[in-house]
Amino acid sequence: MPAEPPSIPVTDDPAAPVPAALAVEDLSHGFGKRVALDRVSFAVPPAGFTMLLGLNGAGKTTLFSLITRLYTNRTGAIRIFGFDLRRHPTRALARIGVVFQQPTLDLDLSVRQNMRYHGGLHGMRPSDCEARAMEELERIGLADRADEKVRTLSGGQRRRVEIARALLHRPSLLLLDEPTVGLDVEARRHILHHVRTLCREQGLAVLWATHLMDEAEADDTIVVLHQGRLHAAGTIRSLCAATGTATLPDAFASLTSREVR
Ligand SMILES: Nc1ncnc2c1ncn2[C@@H]1O[C@H](COP(=O)(O)OP(=O)(O)OP(=O)(O)O)[C@@H](O)[C@H]1O
Repeated sequence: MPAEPPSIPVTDDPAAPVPAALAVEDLSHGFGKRVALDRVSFAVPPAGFTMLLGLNGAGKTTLFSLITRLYTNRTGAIRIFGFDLRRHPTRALARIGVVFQQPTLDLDLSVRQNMRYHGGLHGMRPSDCEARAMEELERIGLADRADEKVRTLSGGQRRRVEIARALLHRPSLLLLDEPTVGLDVEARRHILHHVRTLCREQGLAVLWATHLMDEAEADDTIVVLHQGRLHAAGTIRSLCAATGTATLPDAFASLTSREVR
């Protein structure tokens, strides 16, 4: 029998003047008899970097599908900056930008066309969309590729376009599902650095799902999801203190009763 993980409080602060960017409360989801999420609760602070840490099959993508309304939650609640996703879906969804695990760009359209299409879905005027697209492409170092077909870009560049596109409508919460998987070290570093800079300089709230623990930093809120259950949430320091360990991989191993790899 694996040991019960130590009880660590979730990070939603009811006294906070600004609602959490994302509050997930008692959320469950299954596929037939398979339970993918089991009564999960946690909160993402209104600004800053939150890492959703979990191995394959933890339930990260299922959670993202519920937050983005690809699936409808039948139990529990999801609130985005205080807006209940079931009661106020339009207002809630307008505040989030999403980079899904699987690439969703049209390879045969140019970068600019992909951005324009996405802006249209958000109801943006073409002139606003154009200006915002160039602003975000500039920021992420791809303005000079705006008129090239996505097919001609590297994997890392395509990911950067997806991040620029997710920010077009100025969301306050950015969700990224395993955004660096399959990329080389340099591309990973570039994307992580860019998103962390956005957090710091634009006050963006980020939920970054990954199994790569070396992407975590000291001030991050780490949410540990394992086999559909929330095992802990807090900074690396608090997770280490609660488990009597010295590193995040050791804390994760202790919390999930797994060997460190
Ligand atoms: N459409 C589906 N039908 C049936 N089972 C599913 C479906 N999607 C996910 N699952 C199951 O739900 C559980 C959680 O999967 P999920 O994809 O959410 O995990 P994950 O943390 O995103 O993993 P990965 O990092 O491998 O993508 C797994 O057991 C998975 O097999």
